[in-house]
Amino acid sequence: MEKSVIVRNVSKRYKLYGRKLERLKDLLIPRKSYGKEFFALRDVSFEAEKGDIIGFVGVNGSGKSTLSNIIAGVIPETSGEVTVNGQAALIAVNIGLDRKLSGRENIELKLLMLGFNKKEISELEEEIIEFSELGEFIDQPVKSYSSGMKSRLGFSISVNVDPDILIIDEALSVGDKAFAEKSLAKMMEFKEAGKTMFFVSHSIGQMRSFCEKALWLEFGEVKMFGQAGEVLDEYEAFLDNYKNMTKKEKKKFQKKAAKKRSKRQKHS
Ligand SMILES: Nc1ncnc2c1ncn2[C@@H]1O[C@H](COP(=O)(O)OP(=O)(O)OP(=O)(O)O)[C@@H](O)[C@H]1O
Repeated sequence: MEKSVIVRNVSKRYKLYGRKLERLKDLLIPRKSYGKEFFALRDVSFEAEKGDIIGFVGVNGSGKSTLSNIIAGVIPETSGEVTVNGQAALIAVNIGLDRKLSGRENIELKLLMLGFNKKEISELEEEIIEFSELGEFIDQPVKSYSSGMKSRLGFSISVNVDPDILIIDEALSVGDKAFAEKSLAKMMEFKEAGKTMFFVSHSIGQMRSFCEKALWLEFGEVKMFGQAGEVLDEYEAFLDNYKNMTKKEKKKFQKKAAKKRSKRQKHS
C-alpha cells in the first residue's frame, strides 16, 4: 500500500513561564534557562495509507489539534519527521481565514495561494459560495461571522479545492445539522475517491460511522492505534472508568499526566 502520511517520532514542545519576569529572564540571561518545558506531543509515530480514514481521539488537551496542525503544515514539529505525500487541507474553525477580509476575498486569496489561475478562480469561487450557503454574508468581513459560519466557509473552500489529504478538526461540531449532513456526504465522496482523511471529533458515534482506523492520544503520546472499532471500544471503556473515578483517583491521574508532559529547567 502507498503511504500518504508518515509521522515519525514527532514531539512538540512549548515553554511555559510562571511569571512575565521568567520569560524576560529566559530571553536575556544567556546560559541559564527559565520556565518549564511542556510536551503537547511526545514521540508520536504512525503511518497512514492512501485512502485511510483515521479518527484522532483523546480527552481535552491530549494533543489532537496539535497533531492535525503539524500534519497540515500550519505549525512545525519541535523534533521528529513528518512526510506528507500530496496536498493537505485543514478545516478548523479558527485557522486559515483572514478575519479582516470578506468571505469572498478569503476564497480568492486561498485559491491564488494554491496557484489557480483567474478563470479557474472565478469558476471555483461560485461553487464554493454555493456550497457554503452564506448568501450575502459572503461579502461581509469574516470577523462578523459566527463560528458555524466560519466553519462553513472553511469547509467549503477546503473540499472544493480537491486536496489529496483532508484534515477535519472539530469543524462539524459547530455547524447545524443540515450542513453537517451535507458535509458528511461530501466526505463520503472523498472516501470513494480514495483520499486520505483525518477526523477529530468528540462524537464517538460520528467517529464509528465514518472512520476505519483510530489513533488514541493520551498526555500527548500514542496510547493505541489500529482498527477504529477496537480503539474506540477501549477508549470508551477508559472514559467510563474515568467518570467513575473518585476525586482522589482523578487527582492522581492528572498528576501523572502533568509529570509525564513537563520537564523543569535546571537553573545552572
Ligand atoms: N501555543 C501553545 N503554547 C503552550 N501550550 C500549548 C499551545 N498550544 C497547545 N498547547 C497545549 O498543548 C496541549 C495539547 O493541546 P491540543 O489543542 O492539541 O489538544 P486537543 O486534544 O486538541 O484538545 P481539545 O479536545 O480540547 O481540542 C494542551 O495542554 C494545550 O494547552
